[in-house]
Amino acid sequence: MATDVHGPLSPATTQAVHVEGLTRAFDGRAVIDDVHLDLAPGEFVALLGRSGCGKSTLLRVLAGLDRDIDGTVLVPRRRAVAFQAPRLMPWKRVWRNVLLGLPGRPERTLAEQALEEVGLGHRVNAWPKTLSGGEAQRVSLARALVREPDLLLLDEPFGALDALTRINAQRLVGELWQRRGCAVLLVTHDVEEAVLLADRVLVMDGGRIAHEQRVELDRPRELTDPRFAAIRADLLARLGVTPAAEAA
Ligand SMILES: Nc1ncnc2c1ncn2[C@@H]1O[C@H](COP(=O)(O)OP(=O)(O)OP(=O)(O)O)[C@@H](O)[C@H]1O
Repeated sequence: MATDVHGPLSPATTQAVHVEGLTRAFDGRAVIDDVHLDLAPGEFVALLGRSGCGKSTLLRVLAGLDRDIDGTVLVPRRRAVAFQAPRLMPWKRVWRNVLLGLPGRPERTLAEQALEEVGLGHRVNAWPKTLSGGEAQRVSLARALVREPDLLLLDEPFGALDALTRINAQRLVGELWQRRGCAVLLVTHDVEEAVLLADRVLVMDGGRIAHEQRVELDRPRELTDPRFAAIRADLLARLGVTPAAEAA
């Protein structure tokens, strides 16, 4: 499935993402430092780490937005990104925003279907300024889905949402992922979100993947499950968050 976006051609791979010896430096400082990473098709991986550890840089490289790298990066041609800010064009109606950047002259029905899928079938003709924060973020998701990605890259997509809207958006992403079966890489600061959604949680530190945790709990996952709490506590400890600091 994976095709080469940069670096030398490699043999065909069955992975959705294959990264080997990836290094990205800014001003002589390696922000991503010899990272190796594979995602299986349909796998949901969450990427945690302190601010500045290189998460967004890694995501941008996988998206093909940053190609100034050393190493090999293989990703599917069909990939889509959603960022923390929905990045909608205010002068285009919602459905046109969903189709933005697609090649050719895509049918409006494509946008309608994607908007339906994220629960916004009734806002197809709306202007972006009339959307709530949660709705705008769902439009951004629809814009990703309309590309029928094999790999969905999400950079803190719920970071700016209030708690309740965030829970709904998390649930939606979980459902979309199960329905679509695409691989997902989710960058997040939220340990609970990572454990709730992912098959595997990676902790980045200093540009490297410092820890990997498989989450083998049935879905939907319960925050009250002691196994959930144990994984969460372990990840928080690895991030250097003590219970007292968390409560503060
Ligand atoms: N274009 C750039 N030029 C110079 N330095 C950069 C550039 N982009 C990122 N960096 C630096 O690379 C490091 C990693 O940044 P990155 O945005 O990947 O971190 P992050 O883990 O996503 O952080 P956060 O959680 O705060 O979003 C930071 O020190 C940042 O200042």
